[in-house]
Amino acid sequence: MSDSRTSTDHAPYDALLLLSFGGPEAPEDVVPFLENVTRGRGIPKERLAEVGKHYFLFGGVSPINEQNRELLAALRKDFAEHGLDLPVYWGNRNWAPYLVDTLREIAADGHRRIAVLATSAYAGYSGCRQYRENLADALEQLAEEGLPELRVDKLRHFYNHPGFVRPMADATLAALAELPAPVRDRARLTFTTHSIPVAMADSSGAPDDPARDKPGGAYVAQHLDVARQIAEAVAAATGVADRPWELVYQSRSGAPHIPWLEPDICDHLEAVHQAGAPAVVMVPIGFVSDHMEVRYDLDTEAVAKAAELGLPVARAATVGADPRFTAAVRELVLERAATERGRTVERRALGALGPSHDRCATACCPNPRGPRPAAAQL
Ligand SMILES: CC1=C(CCC(=O)O)c2cc3nc(cc4[nH]c(cc5[nH]c(cc1n2)c(C)c5CCC(=O)O)c(CCC(=O)O)c4C)C(CCC(=O)O)=C3C
Ligand SMILES: [Fe+2]
Repeated sequence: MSDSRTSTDHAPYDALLLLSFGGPEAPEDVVPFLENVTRGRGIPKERLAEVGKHYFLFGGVSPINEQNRELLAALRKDFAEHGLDLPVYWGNRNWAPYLVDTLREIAADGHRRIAVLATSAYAGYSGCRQYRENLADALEQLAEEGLPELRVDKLRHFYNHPGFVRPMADATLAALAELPAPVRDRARLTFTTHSIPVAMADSSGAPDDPARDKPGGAYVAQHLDVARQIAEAVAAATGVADRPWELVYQSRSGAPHIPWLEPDICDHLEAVHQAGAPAVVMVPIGFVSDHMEVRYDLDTEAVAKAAELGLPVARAATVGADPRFTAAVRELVLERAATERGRTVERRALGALGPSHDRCATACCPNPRGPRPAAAQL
């Protein structure tokens, strides 16, 4: 068995692509960005105007691109420090640098086989297949331009990798320490992630995934698995064994008559306050960095709700460019490279669900609007 924590053999890969969502970087970017995100998705105009307002509150600048630049720099540094000579590129789904332009650059630089890290940790159409559809579209565009063919492999979901879970557990403890001492031991842990339509959640994951038969599918099962591990790590570190915790949702969009995952974080804060909770730590396990959902929906909206209730809250940091996370990305690249070379390699994963598959099945996380070409699948 080869060890992807010490190996530097990245064959057959020539490059790593960091694939992300993208965000506006100036007020005049906001509307075109939102048009890119919502093309053909039936999001009500009122919701778009509302989300536009969130961006304008922050000067029309989403924090996500700067965070990806930091992650990119941290990955390059980590790779260089560990003798991994693999170029790292960055491209987005919804804003510059656009995926198709980055792939064109990768091809021009002579690379042909690309490992892809999507900045989305969990299964689901929005976090997985949609990125693979974007890859297929971009590859088709390159083919139309007569450029050499690229092969892309998306790395497995990293939600349960120790390099993702452990920094979040530490961040939860740090947030707990920010609360006033008298309420700390009775503070609840509220894990939060992006709400998605219930139908999208129920069909998330591989067709043979046992979680797919349960309400919420792999999307909810994976979040619950991470939440449970963090709650256990916090219990072990604080000696408080019976601290209540739950998974809640935020950033709902879509038409009101379509069911999305609930409860919403603000409703939840109200409910636990009424039930006598003295304080809450909000842990945004669904998000890799402090992008707009975290800065607005949590740090602005949920914090305002808590203040209105008089409920002390603290928010745990996201993983961002934590060195344990960049090391995890290196490990996942080398793990996959070894697997592609036919080697047996350790696939580290914490929790009860085990490491995710390398290649998605055709029926994995279906597109709610019907089948479309997607790259990097069986
Ligand atoms: C699961 C999930 C993630 C986490 C996984 C991942 O990270 O990919 C995520 C991330 C993000 N979502 C983001 C922004 C938006 N998402 C929207 C809309 C939607 N998201 C959805 C799901 C998710 N989204 C869904 C089911 C919709 C409905 C429309 C559709 O079916 O696609 C809309 C439209 C307006 C609105 O409805 O809010 C915007 C502006 C940003 C950028 C933030 C920034 O600028 O810092 C990021 C990282
Ligand atoms: Fe989103």
